[in-house]
Amino acid sequence: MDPNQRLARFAAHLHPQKSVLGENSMLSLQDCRAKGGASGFKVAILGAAGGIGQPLAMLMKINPLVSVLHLYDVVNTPGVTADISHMDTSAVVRGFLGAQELENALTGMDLVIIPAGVPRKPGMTRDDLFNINAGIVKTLCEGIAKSCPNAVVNLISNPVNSTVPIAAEVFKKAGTYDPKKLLGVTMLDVVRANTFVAEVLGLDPQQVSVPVVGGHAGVTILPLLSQVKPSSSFTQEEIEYLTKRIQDGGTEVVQAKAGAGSATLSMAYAAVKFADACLRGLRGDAGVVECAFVSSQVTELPFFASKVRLGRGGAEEVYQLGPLNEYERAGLEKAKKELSESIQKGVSFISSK
Ligand SMILES: NC(=O)c1ccc[n+]([C@@H]2O[C@H](COP(=O)([O-])OP(=O)(O)OC[C@H]3O[C@@H](n4cnc5c(N)ncnc54)[C@H](O)[C@@H]3O)[C@@H](O)[C@H]2O)c1
Ligand SMILES: O=C(O)C[C@H](O)C(=O)O
Repeated sequence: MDPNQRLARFAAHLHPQKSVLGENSMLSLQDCRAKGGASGFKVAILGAAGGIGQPLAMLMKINPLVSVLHLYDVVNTPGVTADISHMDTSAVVRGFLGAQELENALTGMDLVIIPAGVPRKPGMTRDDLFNINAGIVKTLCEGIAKSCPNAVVNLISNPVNSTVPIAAEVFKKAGTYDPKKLLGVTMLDVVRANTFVAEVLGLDPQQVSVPVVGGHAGVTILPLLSQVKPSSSFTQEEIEYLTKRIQDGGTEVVQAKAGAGSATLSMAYAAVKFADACLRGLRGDAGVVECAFVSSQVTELPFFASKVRLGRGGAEEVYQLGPLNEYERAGLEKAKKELSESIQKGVSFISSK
């Protein structure tokens, strides 16, 4: 292939929206020789310049399953993109700034991860974020419905118990809703549960697996300590300590950060762990199972977090909770009551529009 053809081919790959040989093409020599993007998945992060977004972008750039990484935010994406794009891993990184670039950021994506929105300050509940974040999630999901309706969506923005129902309603209105492809990210609860349980048991957290079901706020976060792997028994005092610490994990970080936001680094780690599981599922790997807040028939509620099997179609199977002890059954009742209200609040936000 002659150098001009090679230039044109790489330019079309790297900047599909731009005229390849047009004036002031953004094509650079670096771009021309980029080898990334040959195979793998296309992933967009919405809110990529934020506290979660930046470390999440960095970790996704390292993920060998990612060939193209789109970083979208309403501020600062040029800097974050320039910075991350210097990492010598194969994913090609492109930045998109502001609402006018949302469509380009989303077109062709296989997976969209959304950490856009405001975080808590001390004294706030996650529900206190609803008024700002509901509108942000609505706008971004309208963009997804338009530009990549088949993408799997990992929704991180709080309050997850309401933002996932909001996203579902947006997709229903647009006629693009596939319940298997909308997943609220509750992985940080599992990551915390594994850590805190491992501390109590004196084990390596990597060897511990704790299912956490329900939702992602206070009492709706329900760790199933009777199902911990490796099989373990706990005193009642340990159960109460662990349940409370897992439920209050987010608040522990919010208080420690003292006004500077909520969990970002552990969240980026958890988000990447979950996104990687989604991508392995999309690739067709067998037996990929993680907890997520999804459309569900496990309880009478329309959404619930439990273990799901991730496959080519997203959350292909939603698992039942398994046997619960009396303490967990009581926790489940409390969780359902709060969850029901949060879900309804999300649904009403869209239906009232
Ligand atoms: N699901 C979870 O387990 C979990 C864990 C931690 C934080 N969170 C939530 O994640 C969200 C983000 O937290 P953070 O610490 O990264 O906040 P942050 O303020 O540091 O970053 C948020 C980013 O979103 C961007 N943003 C705002 N409006 C946008 C829009 N319309 N389109 C695109 N981007 C937009 C901001 O510019 C900012 O860069 C919060 O709602 C927080 O509560 C969820
Ligand atoms: O606690 C928060 O507000 C952020 C997040 O939901 C968390 O669990 O850390």
